Amino acid sequence: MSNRSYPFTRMRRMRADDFSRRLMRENTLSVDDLIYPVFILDGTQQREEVSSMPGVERLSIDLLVEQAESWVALGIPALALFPVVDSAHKSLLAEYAYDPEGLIQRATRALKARFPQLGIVTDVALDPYTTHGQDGIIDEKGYVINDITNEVLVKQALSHADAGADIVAPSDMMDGRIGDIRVALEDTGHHNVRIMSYAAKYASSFYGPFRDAVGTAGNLGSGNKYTYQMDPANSDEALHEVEMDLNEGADMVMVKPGMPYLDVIRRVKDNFGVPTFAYQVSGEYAMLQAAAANGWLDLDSVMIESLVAFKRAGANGILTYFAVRAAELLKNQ
Ligand SMILES: NCc1[nH]cc(CCC(=O)O)c1CC(=O)O
Ligand SMILES: [Mg+2]
Repeated sequence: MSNRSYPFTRMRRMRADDFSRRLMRENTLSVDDLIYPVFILDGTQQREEVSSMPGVERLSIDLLVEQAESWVALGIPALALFPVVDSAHKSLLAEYAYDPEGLIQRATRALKARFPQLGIVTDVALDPYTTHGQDGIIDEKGYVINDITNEVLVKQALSHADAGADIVAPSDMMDGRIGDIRVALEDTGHHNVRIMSYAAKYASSFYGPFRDAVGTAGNLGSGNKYTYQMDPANSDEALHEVEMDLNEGADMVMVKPGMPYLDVIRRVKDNFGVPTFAYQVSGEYAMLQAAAANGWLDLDSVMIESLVAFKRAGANGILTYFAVRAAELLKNQ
C-alpha cells in the first residue's frame, strides 16, 4: 500500500453528525460581533427607504431612538452613525461637521441619553458636509489638502466626543489624522474615547449605494477618491497604513470593503494581532439583496455565511447592514 493516509484518515467522519461538526467548528458568529450602521435624517417622524439598499431606512432622530429599543434588546453592542446632510448645510470648509447642534451631535446625545450602555460610533470624515462630496478641504485644482483637512477632522472628532460618542471612526484616509485626533482627545480629557481607524480603506466602487443613502453621489458626480483611498491592487500598503495608525494611537483598525478584501483582514490580523474590524459595505449588501430578490440566493443563509467568513478571516467584529436580521437569526438558532 502507498503512504496515503486514507482510509485511516477519513475527513468525512467528523462531518458525519451534527454533534461532531459542532465540536470541530473553528469560528462562531455572535451578536457581540455586530455593529449596525444607520443613516440619520433631520426633522421628526421622517422615514425614507434607500432604493439601492432594500430593507435599509433612513430615520429622523426620534424614530431612530424608538427603533433602537429593539436593537438594544437583541444585544447589538454598537451603532455607527451616518448623517444625511441637507444641502443648505454643505460648504467648502465643511463647518457643519463640527457644529455642536449638528445632526450627528444631536443624534449621539439622544441615543446616549436613552441607552447609556449602547456603544456609539461616529464617522469622522467631511464628505457629507462638503459641496463637492470629497472627504476633505480642496485646493483650486480639486486636490484634497491633507493637513488642513486634519484640522477640521480634529474639530469634528472633538465635537462627537463632547456629544458623548464612545468611538470616533475616521474614514477619510488623510495621513496623520489618527495622531492629531488622539492628541486632541487626550488634551481635552477624553481619555477613554476610542479610535476605530478606517486604516485600510480602498477606493472602491462597492460604496455606490452608501453614497445614494447619504446623498453624496450627486455632489461627487464623476469625481473619485483615488488620491487618498487605497488602490484595490495593494495589500503590503495596507499593512503600512495599519502600522502607522497603530503607532499614532488607534485602538482598533478596519479593512474596508469586506468580502473582496478578506485576504487583507487576515494579513492585518496575523501581523499585528490587534482588534480588527471589517466593513461589509453597502454594495456587498446590495448584491446579496438583489440576488435574493430574484430568487437566486437564499438571503438568510448567505448573510450568515458571509459574516462567518469575516470571523474566519480574523475579524473581531463586522459593520454590517445585516446586523439586525443576523442578530434575530442568531437568537433563534
Ligand atoms: N467617508 C465616507 C464613507 N464612510 C463610509 C462609506 C461607505 C460605506 C458603505 O458603502 O457602506 C463611505 C463612502 C466613501 O468613502 O465614499
Ligand atoms: Mg493612513
